Amino acid sequence: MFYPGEVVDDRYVVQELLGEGASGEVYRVQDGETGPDLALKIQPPRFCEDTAWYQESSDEIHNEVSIGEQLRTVPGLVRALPGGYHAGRAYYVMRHVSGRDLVDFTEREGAVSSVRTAAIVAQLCGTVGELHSQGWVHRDIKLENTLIASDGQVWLIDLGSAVRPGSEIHLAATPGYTAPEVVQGAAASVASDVFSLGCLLFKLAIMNLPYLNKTGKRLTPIPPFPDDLRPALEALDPVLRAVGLHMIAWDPADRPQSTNVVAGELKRLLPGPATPPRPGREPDPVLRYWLAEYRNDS
Ligand SMILES: Nc1ncnc2c1ncn2[C@@H]1O[C@H](COP(=O)(O)OP(=O)(O)OP(=O)(O)O)[C@@H](O)[C@H]1O
Repeated sequence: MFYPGEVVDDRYVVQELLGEGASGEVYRVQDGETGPDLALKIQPPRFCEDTAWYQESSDEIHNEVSIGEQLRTVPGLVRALPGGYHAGRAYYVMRHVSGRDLVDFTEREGAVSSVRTAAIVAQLCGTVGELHSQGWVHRDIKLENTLIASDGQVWLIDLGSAVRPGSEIHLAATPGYTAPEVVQGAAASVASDVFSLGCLLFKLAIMNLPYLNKTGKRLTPIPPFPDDLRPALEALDPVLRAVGLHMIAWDPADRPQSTNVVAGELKRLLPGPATPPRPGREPDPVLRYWLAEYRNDS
């Protein structure tokens, strides 16, 4: 672990640890003495790992840079930029999102209102939809991989699991967010990303995943949400509830065919250009950001 003030690869001055995950440590760094803040992701230090595992983890870092290079034009996507090695550990740098991830967001604020949830998921739909139209699936959409900047923009991170739809790679996947067909061995697809996004929607709005991590290896469908979560589900705005349930349909053929369809439904819940501002009430940053974008779109 690096301490503030340490310099990575003779260039990046460490400011703070932002997070740690399975594939590495993420720091806020400054590029040189006066450069901008960036986030730097570096593979874990080597202890007794075998050489093959360590090489794989380094390859993952390089793979993310290569995918990031191909996805330069996707709005709302934090992509890896070329880095290098520090003491034998591979690293890359990326835009630093000044804000918080959705885990932190929900831990501090609790369940998110239906309108705010719709604004967050609608922004994600734009990013994920563009990723899909450029021929990729993300495969690891979850609260931990979503950041909200202080200006209300929502950013998707971590392209480490991204693949071309239909690729025969069946690993990765976070329990509870992974579509049942993928757990059972099918290739990831647009529909499996839509499923994960639906799980994220419910995790935001009722603080629980619909199938509570129980999709693994089940061949027959199970109903979402145990009885004790029904009241929370019923309390949601009906539009949000209906879209969410559509997204997490067990059979991929029953889900919305694209994130555009999802965004179109969610817009019904969101303020539009004609919505009068509520006197004396400053909209929260996510809604404000949404409104600014929506106005630009129309
Ligand atoms: N660009 C960034 N700006 C600000 N914070 C970031 C950024 N990238 C990552 N973080 C923070 O670091 C945490 C870990 O990042 P990331 O998900 O990339 O690690 P990981 O090792 O791939 O995790 P896992 O593989 O376990 O999902 C994130 O949840 C987030 O809080």
